[in-house]
Amino acid sequence: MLRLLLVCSCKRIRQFSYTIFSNPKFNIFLQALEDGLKRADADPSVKAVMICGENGKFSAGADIQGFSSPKRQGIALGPLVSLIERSEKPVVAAIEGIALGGGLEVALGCHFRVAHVQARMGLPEVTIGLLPGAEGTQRLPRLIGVPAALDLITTGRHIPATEALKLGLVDEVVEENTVEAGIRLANKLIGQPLGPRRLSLKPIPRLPNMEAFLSEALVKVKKQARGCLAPELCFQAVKAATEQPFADGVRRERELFNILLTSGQAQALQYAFFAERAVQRWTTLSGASWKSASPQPIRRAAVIGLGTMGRGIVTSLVKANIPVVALEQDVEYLNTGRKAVMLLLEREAMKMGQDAQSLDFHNPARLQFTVDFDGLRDVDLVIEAVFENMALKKEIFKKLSGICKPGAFLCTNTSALNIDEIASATSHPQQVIGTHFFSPAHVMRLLEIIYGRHTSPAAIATAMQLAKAMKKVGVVVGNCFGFVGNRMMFPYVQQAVFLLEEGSRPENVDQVIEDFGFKIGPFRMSDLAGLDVGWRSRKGQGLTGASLPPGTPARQRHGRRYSPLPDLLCEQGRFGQKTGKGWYQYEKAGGRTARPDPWLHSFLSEYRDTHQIKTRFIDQEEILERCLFSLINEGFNILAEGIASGPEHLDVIYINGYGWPKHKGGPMFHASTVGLPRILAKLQKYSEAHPDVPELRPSAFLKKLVAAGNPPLKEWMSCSGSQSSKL
Ligand SMILES: CCC/C=C/C(=O)SCCNC(=O)CCNC(=O)[C@H](O)C(C)(C)COP(=O)([O-])OP(=O)([O-])OC[C@H]1O[C@@H](n2cnc3c(N)ncnc32)[C@H](O)[C@@H]1OP(=O)([O-])[O-]
Repeated sequence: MLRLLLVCSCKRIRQFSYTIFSNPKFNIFLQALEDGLKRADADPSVKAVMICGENGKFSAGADIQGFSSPKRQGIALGPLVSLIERSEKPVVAAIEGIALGGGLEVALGCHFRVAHVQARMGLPEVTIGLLPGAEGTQRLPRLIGVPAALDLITTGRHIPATEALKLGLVDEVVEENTVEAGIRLANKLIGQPLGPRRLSLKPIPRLPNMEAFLSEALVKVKKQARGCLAPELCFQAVKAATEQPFADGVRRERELFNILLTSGQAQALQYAFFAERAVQRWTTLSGASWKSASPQPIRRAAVIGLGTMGRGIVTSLVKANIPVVALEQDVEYLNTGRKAVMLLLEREAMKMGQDAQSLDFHNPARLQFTVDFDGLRDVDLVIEAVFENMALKKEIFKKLSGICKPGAFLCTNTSALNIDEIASATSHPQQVIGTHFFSPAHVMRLLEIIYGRHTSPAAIATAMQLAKAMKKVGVVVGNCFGFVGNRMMFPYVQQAVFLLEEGSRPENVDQVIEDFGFKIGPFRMSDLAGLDVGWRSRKGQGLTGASLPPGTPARQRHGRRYSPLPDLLCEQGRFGQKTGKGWYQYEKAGGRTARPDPWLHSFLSEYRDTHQIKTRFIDQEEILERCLFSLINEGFNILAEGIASGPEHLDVIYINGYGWPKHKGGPMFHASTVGLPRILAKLQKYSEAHPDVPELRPSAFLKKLVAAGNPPLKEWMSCSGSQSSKL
């Protein structure tokens, strides 16, 4: 909510309320702001104007929902910002809380900016697929210089007031009442010349070698954008500011803004913005929901197991200011784990700079290491993060059930195991919940939260609150093998391997997937994670290894197609990066640079010959469709079963945990843009060609949606007979 205060001889004389935040009044409030400014200019008793927010918040910018509305029309913000700047009377912005996007652009039109010390500012339009289209790309570089402006505009990061002051984005930072400080400042400015304060008239601060700087910056922006248009177009708009007069730069900004607005990527990113918020409103199949469940406070937590996952989880808890007890099975493991955790925390502290003091991780009251389960008696929550081994997990949960207080929540970090079976080892199954962290756990934002048959709503609400405290995005899902993320991943990886059997190479498949926008293709990913992980799981399932019944056909299991290729690589000791060889070769064991491996190419040829597989050229379209559509198909099965309560859950999981390009909105959003009839037709075609691959058989729910006329994504769940979407 923006307010305009008209300052007359040291007094606040009139007050109007405006907003550029609340939907659907964007244009109405802008009109009021424009009228107010014109009146202020015309009224000789008004000596200065101050723009501030209401309820301690300046503005979060334009209503994002409005950008995808076909009826978007009315007053443009840019000319209004110019009107503010042209005012003959000093206009001061008093920034409290947040000034983001269009909100900050309004402040840039003002002649002076004063901010509260706790305020945060930024131009986050790039994160929703746009650029600061209210002349912000032209004013900001004139104010703070090209490098700093490019950084803020192409990353969209929010900065604290203290940093804004250093950059020259604000003129003053105050700890007291910002509005009062703004009025004081406005009074001081009455009668002073305003020309030097009009940013549109200022020249761009020159750099010794602007051209070289810009070409280097462009390379960096492109590399980070990985196919997302907005950062590059943000760059182009700022570049225009360095080359053209203000008015021409504004015209260029508008052109680029319109390209982004209609690019499709902006819709995907804006969908992702709301999807992330929608998943906070969780529901379960039995009808429990965020509305009625209360999270319990976590005053102290414990982590069991200090392997890679446990170390990251301890680090996340410490960063969330939750005192932690970390437990290992013996002193040797404990010492190794302690060293690794301390190293992680020290690195985090370095990144945090001055704020690192708050971590206080050398204090035993904040972080304690033990091998004694008795140390877990008074914790409010335990996260078990030992190996993926059901017997071991059950043994630990049985122990916890006897030691922990009855109200303690017992979480298991698993990527696939049955939560109900783990819960059956305790006398409090309602306290047991799955928390699937992603590696590295202190970096990855996703937390899959899995409820079992007996999990209480309070346990779900507490896990969601914990995710928020750790600055993660929690997504509540039901209990099934692989939950949501890995269950959808399975057919995708399976198709990738089948494509190798039929004629592709790992580097061809990875390239197609990476060109689509994934951070990393399936084979590079598998080399990174370690091929032995899946091998162990397949051996456990009796799909390979000693327990495989004699006479089992090499390329078939339970009547379905199976590829033994990954097993054969593991038998050769090729576990991926850790052994220096996997689907690729690396410079050494532990090396990171994947190079295509001629050994693997001839191994694949021999394999095809042995199994008399006719090799063919597989084009990019087929690679992409078979990998992605099989993953999407599983998503429809998951929705039909009610394992997730809406497509946005699947999308948030894929964007935050599996490297799905955010500018493509997630797999289910992508399906909606491709069109469900096309996805169905393609799956039918591939399924006919591969009848022994059930994962390619179109989901009944997908067929139902196509028969219902391909409804928009937000209406899908009303066709499922299951729960409804939150969007
Ligand atoms: C010509 C160009 C002119 C200008 C362009 C722009 O300004 S582009 C815009 C540039 N601005 C941005 O990109 C800022 C985007 N916003 C943010 O970064 C954060 O929301 C926050 C930092 C403002 C508050 O974080 P927080 O963790 O305290 O709270 P929270 O995140 O949970 O949000 C609470 C509720 O508010 C909702 N909502 C929030 N903002 C908007 C919005 N602009 N619109 C609509 N809705 C918005 C949000 O959906 C949620 O609704 P729900 O689920 O309760 O129904």
